[in-house]
Amino acid sequence: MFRVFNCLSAEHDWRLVMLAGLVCFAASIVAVSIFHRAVASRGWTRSLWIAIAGAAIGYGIWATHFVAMLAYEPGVPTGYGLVLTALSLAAAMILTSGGFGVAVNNSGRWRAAAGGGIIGAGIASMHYIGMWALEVPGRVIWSPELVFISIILGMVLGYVALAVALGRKNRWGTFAAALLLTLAIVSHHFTAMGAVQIVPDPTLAHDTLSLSPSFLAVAIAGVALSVLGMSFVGVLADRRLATRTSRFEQIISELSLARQQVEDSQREIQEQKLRLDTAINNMVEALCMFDAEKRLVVSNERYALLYRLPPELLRTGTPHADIIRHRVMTGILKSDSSEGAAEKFISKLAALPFDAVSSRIDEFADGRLICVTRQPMAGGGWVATHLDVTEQRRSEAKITHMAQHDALTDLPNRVLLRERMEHAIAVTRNGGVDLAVLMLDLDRFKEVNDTLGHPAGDSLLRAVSARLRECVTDTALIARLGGDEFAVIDYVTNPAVEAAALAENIRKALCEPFDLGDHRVTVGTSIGIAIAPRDGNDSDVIMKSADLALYSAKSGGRGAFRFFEPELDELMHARRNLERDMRDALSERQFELHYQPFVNAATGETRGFEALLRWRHPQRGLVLPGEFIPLAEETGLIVPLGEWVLRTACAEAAKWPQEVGIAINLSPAQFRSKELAPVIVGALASSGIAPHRLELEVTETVIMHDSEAVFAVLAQLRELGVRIALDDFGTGYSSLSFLQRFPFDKVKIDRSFVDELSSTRAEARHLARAVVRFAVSLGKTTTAEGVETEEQLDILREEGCMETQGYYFSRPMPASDVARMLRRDGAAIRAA
Ligand SMILES: Nc1nc2c(ncn2[C@@H]2O[C@H](COP(=O)(O)O[C@H]3[C@@H](O)[C@H](n4cnc5c(=O)[nH]c(N)nc54)O[C@@H]3COP(=O)(O)O)[C@@H](O)[C@H]2O)c(=O)[nH]1
Repeated sequence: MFRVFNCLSAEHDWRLVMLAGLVCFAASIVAVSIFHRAVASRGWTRSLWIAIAGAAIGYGIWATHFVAMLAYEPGVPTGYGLVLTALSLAAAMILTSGGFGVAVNNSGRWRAAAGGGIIGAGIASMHYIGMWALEVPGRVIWSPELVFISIILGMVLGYVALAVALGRKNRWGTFAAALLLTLAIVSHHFTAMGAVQIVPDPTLAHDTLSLSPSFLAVAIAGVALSVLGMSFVGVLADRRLATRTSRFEQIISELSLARQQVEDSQREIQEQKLRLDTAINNMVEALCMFDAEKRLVVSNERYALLYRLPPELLRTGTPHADIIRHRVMTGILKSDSSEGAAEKFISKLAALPFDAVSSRIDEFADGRLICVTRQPMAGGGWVATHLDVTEQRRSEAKITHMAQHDALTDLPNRVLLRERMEHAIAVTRNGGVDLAVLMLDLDRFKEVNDTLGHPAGDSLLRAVSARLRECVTDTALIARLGGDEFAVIDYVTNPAVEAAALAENIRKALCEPFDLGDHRVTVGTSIGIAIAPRDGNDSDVIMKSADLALYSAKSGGRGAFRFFEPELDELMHARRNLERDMRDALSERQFELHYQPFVNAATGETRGFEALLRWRHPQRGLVLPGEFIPLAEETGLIVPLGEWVLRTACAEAAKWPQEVGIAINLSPAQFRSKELAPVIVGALASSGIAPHRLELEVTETVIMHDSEAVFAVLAQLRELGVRIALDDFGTGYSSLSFLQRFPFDKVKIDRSFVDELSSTRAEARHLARAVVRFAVSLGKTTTAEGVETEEQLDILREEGCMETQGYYFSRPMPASDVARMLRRDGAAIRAA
């Protein structure tokens, strides 16, 4: 560094050094400004600016070098070779252009370093080729270290200058970059000059073609400054032009942007319109929009199709009235298609409120139902949708019908009955008319269903519905409440007469046989009648009253009708209490069995005992079966109760002598239970009594319910050895046919005939005797029930009756009394 300093201070003229620096700075300012232009330009303009920037700085370096060389006073005369001097200028221009080009065209982070390196190389090339051109009478000695440092200085500072020029393109950036570039050139030059030592040698004189340094320096400086000045002016002009151009370009670009935006929004509007058209044309509803002047604004294809509108009526601005006229007069609507009708319709629509949503149903001539909904629009006018609701309405009507009617008979169901009844009861409140409510259920419907199957049951219910329809007037309503329950309601002015007549008509109609395909069945009906408002003035109360009357009719023997009476309510109450108590009675062991003996008519020997159920009620005392057995049968409690009777009676009989039998009554409900046979077998097995000691008493009623099934069970039990007795013989009309169909072991002549044997009426006496005689003639064991007198016993013996039973011998007694009696009579029994 000392060498460099020494060279500068001792071997250079400071004034010329300053001039060199000035030239260099001017060149740097011009070059950096042009470089910035190059950065802002594109294409060939950029290349041109790069070349000019390179030329400016190349020329600046070259001029600086030679002005600085003028300041150099090596102590010997100097000159420059023409060719090498020119070559140094070319090298400087080309390499610096290259450096600028690399920095501008590259986008990598190393572009400033690469560009700066090349510029440094350009500075060094110019300097050392220029020094090569130096002609002195002496030898030039170089210091390699300083040469190296000079090159590095040029490159590093060149890089920094370029980095600043790229990073800051404003005035201060230009200034700083130019200063750094100047520093790169100047520091390189003077360091490189420090590396030179000229040892005078007069033998090394040069020819006269060399350029004189003073001429060269002045010429260079002058030309350099003027060229650089012109370049600088050019740059400034260009910058201003560029500013204007860029503003113009900006305006153009804003305009084209605006144009683009307009085009985009037009395209968007087009697409929106297309989407809207697609949407409204694909709506399920027909749609139309009218303005405040009632002129068509928009409509969709479905609207045109629905009303078969020609294209001229679909134009925007078509009056609403014209479209309505077309709709009416083409006969699309189910109405008069005259002009007058059209005008009437137009006036009707005009009267619709325009400030609220309105909806109506238009009926088309082809039966379609169109729901038209009008929605007012802000600013007047309306949007209307027209929706085909035919299917929807049909489905709704169907659903409503199904909800209110019975599917099998298509008669109104309980829901509709209740609705109509409420209305009818409201009518009766005005006076002058009453409402008769008839509740009926079919007798023996269950038998038909069970024996012939459900399809037959369904046919029967349909046939019953048809007959009921024939029995009533137009004002009546028939409903099916479920199962075999029906109701009929009708207005009456004289309930006692009209309601009774209606009930009688129905009763008679339903007593007639029904033909169900291959089968002919006879059912019958029981009817309960209540009158509104007398027996209740709301539907629930009146139905309950009719129901109680029906219950009373059924308890009274079926096949009849009964009017509601207030006492029925109390009866029902008592019945409900009885039912509740009976459910507890079995678990609380309140039931007990009494036994009534049946004896050999000839010898008086006890052949066995009939088990008769008793209920020892905690409050009511001993209750007889006639009071609770029908209810137990109705509620199904007879099944567990009957099972208890079977087990208890068999267990009791097991304590008696082997010869003594046990007779047990069976109910129809027990036969409906599949458990009857297993229960009997179980009772026999657990008690250990022989099957032939057990006698099962069945009545006609038991068999009639389902004769085939009952006979099948009885046959099964008879095969086990159990004896089967036909109870209450003579009371039913079908006993004879049953006797033919099943080999009963015993026939029990009903008490009523025995009673008549001692009657004062000869006819009754004869009939009773005839029945007894007939029973005996069947060749089976005959037992006469209800023998109360010796006279009766004598007649029965006379007629050949084998067994007798009745108060004459003994009343039914508790098991403990049976044991005592058997002990007392044991000898007699054994002896017989
Ligand atoms: N399914 C079942 N039914 C049963 C059972 N226990 C009884 N019953 C049925 O109840 C009916 C009434 O029975 P009850 O009140 O016990 O009357 C019986 C006798 O007390 C009565 N009887 C007997 N002798 C006379 C008499 O000389 N005079 C007179 N007035 N009554 C008399 O008859 C009834 C027995 O009749 P029957 O059954 O026809 O032999 C009764 O009909 C039973 O069916 C049971 O456990 N299960």
